[in-house]
Amino acid sequence: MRAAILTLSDRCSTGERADGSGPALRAWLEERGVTVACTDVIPDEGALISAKLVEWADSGLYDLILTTGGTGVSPRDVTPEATERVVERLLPGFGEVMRMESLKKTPHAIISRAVAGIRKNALIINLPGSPKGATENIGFVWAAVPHAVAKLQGDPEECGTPLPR
Ligand SMILES: Nc1nc2c(c(=O)[nH]1)N[C@H]1C(S)=C(S)[C@@H](COP(=O)(O)OP(=O)(O)OC[C@H]3O[C@@H](n4cnc5c(N)ncnc54)[C@H](O)[C@@H]3O)O[C@H]1N2
Ligand SMILES: O=P(O)(O)OP(=O)(O)O
Repeated sequence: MRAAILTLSDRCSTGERADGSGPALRAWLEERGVTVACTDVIPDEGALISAKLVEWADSGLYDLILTTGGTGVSPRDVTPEATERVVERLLPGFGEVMRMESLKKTPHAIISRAVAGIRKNALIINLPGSPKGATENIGFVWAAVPHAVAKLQGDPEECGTPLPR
């Protein structure tokens, strides 16, 4: 699996704050054997975010695109809207599970509006901005990611487990 990581943060994009979340996600993925082929840090600007997601998804180079940051309710948090504009199909289960599991960690989890979806052959998943929030959330949905990536790339295998006789 080849992944790309997009950090959305005004402060990190200007260098005012070091990006902790992109590198934390890279380490998390690499520990699981995923190649992180590309990373970028851009400000919380909807048009820039959508354009980058389109560029990466349409390149065919990445199976998985993770975003971190901008999922909450601050005035400049626009990652979910920018993602919804460019995905062809939404995967609501990812956001549902991330919020449900994250609530066990912090009541603030309900604030994240993260979405996930598919564009071309890429699975795009929004994650919260903090390194802790980002890595916790990818952990909550990871069990489904390799199967989702295989299916969206046309894996013809039947995935129903036969019932025991
Ligand atoms: N499982 C968890 N889920 C959530 C957590 C959590 O800790 N565990 N945090 C919750 C909180 S709090 C919020 S608010 C929401 C939404 O988060 P956002 O996506 O809007 O995050 P931001 O406002 O962009 O960032 C929050 C905070 O994190 C620090 N930060 C942000 N970006 C970076 C970065 N690239 N490197 C280092 N630190 C970063 C900074 O202090 C920001 O103020 O999510 C909940 N879900
Ligand atoms: O990283 P920013 O500057 O976009 O702000 P924050 O993550 O604190 O919302």
